[in-house]
Amino acid sequence: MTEGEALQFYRDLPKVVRPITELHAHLNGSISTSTMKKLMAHKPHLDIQNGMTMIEKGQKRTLEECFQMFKIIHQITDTAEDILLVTKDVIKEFAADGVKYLELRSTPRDTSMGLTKRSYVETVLEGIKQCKEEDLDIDVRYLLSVDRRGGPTVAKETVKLAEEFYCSTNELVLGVDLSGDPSVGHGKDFVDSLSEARRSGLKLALHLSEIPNQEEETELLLAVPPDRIGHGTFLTASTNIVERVKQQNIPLELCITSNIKGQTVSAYDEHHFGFWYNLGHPFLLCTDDKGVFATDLSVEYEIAAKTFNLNPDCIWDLSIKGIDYIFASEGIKKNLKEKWMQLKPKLLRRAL
Ligand SMILES: CC(C)=CCNc1ncnc2c1ncn2[C@@H]1O[C@H](COP(=O)(O)O)[C@@H](O)[C@H]1O
Ligand SMILES: [Zn+2]
Repeated sequence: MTEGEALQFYRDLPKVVRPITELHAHLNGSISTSTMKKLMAHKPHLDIQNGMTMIEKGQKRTLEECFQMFKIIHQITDTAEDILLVTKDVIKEFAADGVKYLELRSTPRDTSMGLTKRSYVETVLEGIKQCKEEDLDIDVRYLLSVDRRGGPTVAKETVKLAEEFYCSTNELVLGVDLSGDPSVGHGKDFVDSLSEARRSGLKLALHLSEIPNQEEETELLLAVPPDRIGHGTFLTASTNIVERVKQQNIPLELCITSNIKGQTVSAYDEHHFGFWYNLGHPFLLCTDDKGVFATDLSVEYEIAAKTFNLNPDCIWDLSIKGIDYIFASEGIKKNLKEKWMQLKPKLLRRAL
């Protein structure tokens, strides 16, 4: 293959070997430019431009600047109509990218426009329900996010809501996510609430070691323990922690573009994807915030394929293994695997 042909091959790869599961997507970080335009049409007084809610190709920001963007986005999505629109659009966009199973996460919020944490959750669930009624070929679940900024009291409240909806929604609400600015607060404040969530049967997806020097916090949270780890960018700084993650066999959610644009990883080939891939440890590729970071899940697969020289079979394996790490039941996993296996000959033939 010439270099030009190889480039074309990788460029075509995600279109033929498509991702199937997206398990790390923050709702308000996943808003596309076109949805943002619809929202802004109703809020001209906010005077917010594109660059304030999205990081274009080739650009980077500090972590602090990124978290500032979420504050701006939250001003734009403060009514039930906004949250309904955003939920439906984000689901449709993931479906168009080939995703068949999506775990969306979002922080229940009280707003000055009348949303309460409870009605926020109900609105996200309504968006999921409406998409189902439209017969989109995608199964969507909801994880309630605990924002570190809210501290232990809000965390407790969020876990209570999650428990309630876990019981009443027939597995639409499946778990709890710990996220928010990693430099704010300490993980110890959330251990009680997260342990309580786990006792109730909720699954846990925790952002861990997203920034350096959080070994103490990471050890505490690994003891809860999480069912999946978000990012884990600096886990590799401690051999003890790596051993523990390996021993506990906890899958990692890796978000390459997010880490590059947020500058916690300096180059694609330095991404910790390489470390965990070589170990054969379970992980899957995710977008984190496809709106803010201007990416798609198929783009993330393409970046991984190019950077780490993965052939279509490797990409296929990565994609199908992701099904093992979903929070829904074994029956759902089995159905997804069957669906994916049926597509395999067709997709791989087109890739080669
Ligand atoms: C800044 C940066 C590089 C972000 C990538 N990594 C992240 N780390 C931790 N929390 C996050 C990240 N991306 C989004 N979030 C959380 O998701 C929220 C937005 O989605 P939502 O309102 O929960 O629907 C943010 O306010 C934040 O609490
Ligand atoms: Zn995240």
